[in-house]
Amino acid sequence: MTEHAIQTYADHHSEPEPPLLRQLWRETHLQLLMPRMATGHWQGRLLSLLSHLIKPSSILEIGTFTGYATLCLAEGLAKNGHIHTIEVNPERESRIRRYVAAAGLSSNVTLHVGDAGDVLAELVGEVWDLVFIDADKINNGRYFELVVNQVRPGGLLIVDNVLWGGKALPDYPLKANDHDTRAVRAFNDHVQHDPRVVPLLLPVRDGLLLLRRTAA
Ligand SMILES: C[S@@+](CC[C@H](N)C(=O)[O-])C[C@H]1O[C@@H](n2cnc3c(N)ncnc32)[C@H](O)[C@@H]1O
Repeated sequence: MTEHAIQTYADHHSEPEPPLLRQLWRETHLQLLMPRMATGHWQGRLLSLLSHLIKPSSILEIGTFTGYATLCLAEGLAKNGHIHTIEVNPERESRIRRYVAAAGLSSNVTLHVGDAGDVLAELVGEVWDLVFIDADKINNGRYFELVVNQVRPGGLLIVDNVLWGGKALPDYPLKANDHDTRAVRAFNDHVQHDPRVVPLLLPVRDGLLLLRRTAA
């Protein structure tokens, strides 16, 4: 059985994709370059489930793209809960705001248009229940360091694309200038030994790393 067939079976035996997300997925594929960056049906349902379990009051997302994961994560928000999401590309702003409004979430979502490093410096007073790191992979370690001490004990950090198309595996032959893959590998290795988090790497889609925040 192929990986594709298994994923299709899993899609068909999971909660159906909500209509607004299906519309966003279709629009993303029709109108944007690299539509595969969007989270998509199955992983979106996983993010929704995790959010429902945590019932977060405060969520941080680094890397919004079209807002697909933003809407999925928002499904589990506590009453009056809030998401801060950061996107560096201003061309994405109007679409994100349109879909956040269509989901009835305008008062629950703050979209920051800017570089994540700059925006995170403005959010140092926040305490996060749930963090989703999904921007420029070369900065996974930097973003982790910037936010990990603001995640409450028992909170969850999720990092996407940690398998990086299989290139994260040590046997994969790397080109000399492949700095992204080196950064992904270094980050994945680092968190194995960081006492502030307990890691679980889910080998689904492009790899989703769950990091439970300890009290350390
Ligand atoms: C993989 S996509 C995010 C997908 C989205 N989280 C989802 O699951 O649907 C990565 C996004 O991060 C944005 N990005 C890249 N570098 C960034 C930076 N330094 N600061 C903020 N956003 C950045 C990109 O423009 C892109 O839209």
